[in-house]
Amino acid sequence: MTQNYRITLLPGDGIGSEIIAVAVNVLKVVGKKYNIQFEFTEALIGGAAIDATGEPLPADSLDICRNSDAVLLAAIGGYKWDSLPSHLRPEAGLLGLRAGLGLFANLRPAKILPQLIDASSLKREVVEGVDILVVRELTGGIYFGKPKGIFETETGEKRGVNTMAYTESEIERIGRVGFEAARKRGGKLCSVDKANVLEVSQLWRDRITKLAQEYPDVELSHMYVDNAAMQLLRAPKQFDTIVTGNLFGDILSDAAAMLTGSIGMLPSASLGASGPGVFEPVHGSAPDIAGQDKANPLAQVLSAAMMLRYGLNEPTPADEIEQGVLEVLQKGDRTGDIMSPGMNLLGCRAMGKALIQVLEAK
Ligand SMILES: NC(=O)c1ccc[n+]([C@@H]2O[C@H](COP(=O)([O-])OP(=O)(O)OC[C@H]3O[C@@H](n4cnc5c(N)ncnc54)[C@H](O)[C@@H]3O)[C@@H](O)[C@H]2O)c1
Ligand SMILES: CC(C)[C@H](C(=O)O)[C@@H](O)C(=O)O
Ligand SMILES: [Mg+2]
Repeated sequence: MTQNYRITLLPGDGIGSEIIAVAVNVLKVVGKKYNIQFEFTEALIGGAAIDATGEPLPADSLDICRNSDAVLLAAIGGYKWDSLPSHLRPEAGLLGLRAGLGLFANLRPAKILPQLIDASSLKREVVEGVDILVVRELTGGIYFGKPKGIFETETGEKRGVNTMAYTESEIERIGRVGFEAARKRGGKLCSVDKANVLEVSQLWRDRITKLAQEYPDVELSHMYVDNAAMQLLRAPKQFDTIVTGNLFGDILSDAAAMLTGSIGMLPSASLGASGPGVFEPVHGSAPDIAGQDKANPLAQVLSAAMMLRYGLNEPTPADEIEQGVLEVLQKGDRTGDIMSPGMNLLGCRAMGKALIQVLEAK
């Protein structure tokens, strides 16, 4: 019997259309093999949506996403829209999508692939075996807290304001995602906060500590975010699963990317309590290399694998895609961001073709 899935594609801006084209081809190839039919619908978000409609997330796009089984997003943003006020920028479209679909949990795995150890910024002995999952809260914290805005003070000076706020229930629901993930992985959860300074972090730490009573099999530790950034680079293997707030998770996941060689390799899954998830690379629209066929499409391809695994409950084709990525790297194929001496330098399209060849041969 053929399985049918409705997938919304959000190419967005910059390298978005280049990398999403590769992921779509990969999905079609594994779909054929496993009797899965994907019905793809493209919608606008980010700068592309601003140019076409004046809004970073047209209501139409959100509706199309809501009515699909999963959403595959590339990236949004670019220099062209940088001077717009924050609520009209491409990034506001992305935040609107996350909030609109209730995607409070963002899973960002950072795993070193043996083939890419030489592409890492750190020494072999430091990164070999690194396998970290950052569980980032995605619909709260300083990204969404109120008041927010640029206000005028009594003296006529401007004052920019954002508010970092979490309720106990928001902390508890992301905490549970962290504990459950740690339980299935290496059994260790590190909660990252800034409880030495911030009240919101004191509440965070308190709530996570209480929740730990329900997970006696998970070893919980706490770390301040500044130390966590340093420890990630000094001794990353001490980490298994990290749970943290929106802003800290954003920053730590980019840092974790460099352990694994390149941000062009890291996928993510954004999930809510129900409804479609959004699957997107950790990286952005890379305007500096857009339109040059230089982007690494593998973070997008691995996001499509996460979509199969977490969004559609299709772990077998997800495994096959991940295995295909390992094999193509094993053959020595590299885009510029993960290039090392003696390897074959490929553009985005050629990397896609090489991967398809590997998958078709399976
Ligand atoms: N999820 C998203 O849509 C998302 C995430 C991060 C940043 N952004 C947006 O993207 C724009 C650019 O932001 P930035 O430059 O800070 O971050 P970025 O991640 O787009 O780029 C940072 C650096 O990494 C490189 N890079 C990123 N992805 C790559 C890939 N797949 N292959 C090869 N190299 C890659 C870029 O060329 C650049 O040098 C901004 O507008 C930002 O807001 C969007
Ligand atoms: C573009 C921006 C809004 C976004 C974030 O900060 O969440 C990005 O950096 C990410 O990591 O997905
Ligand atoms: Mg980020």
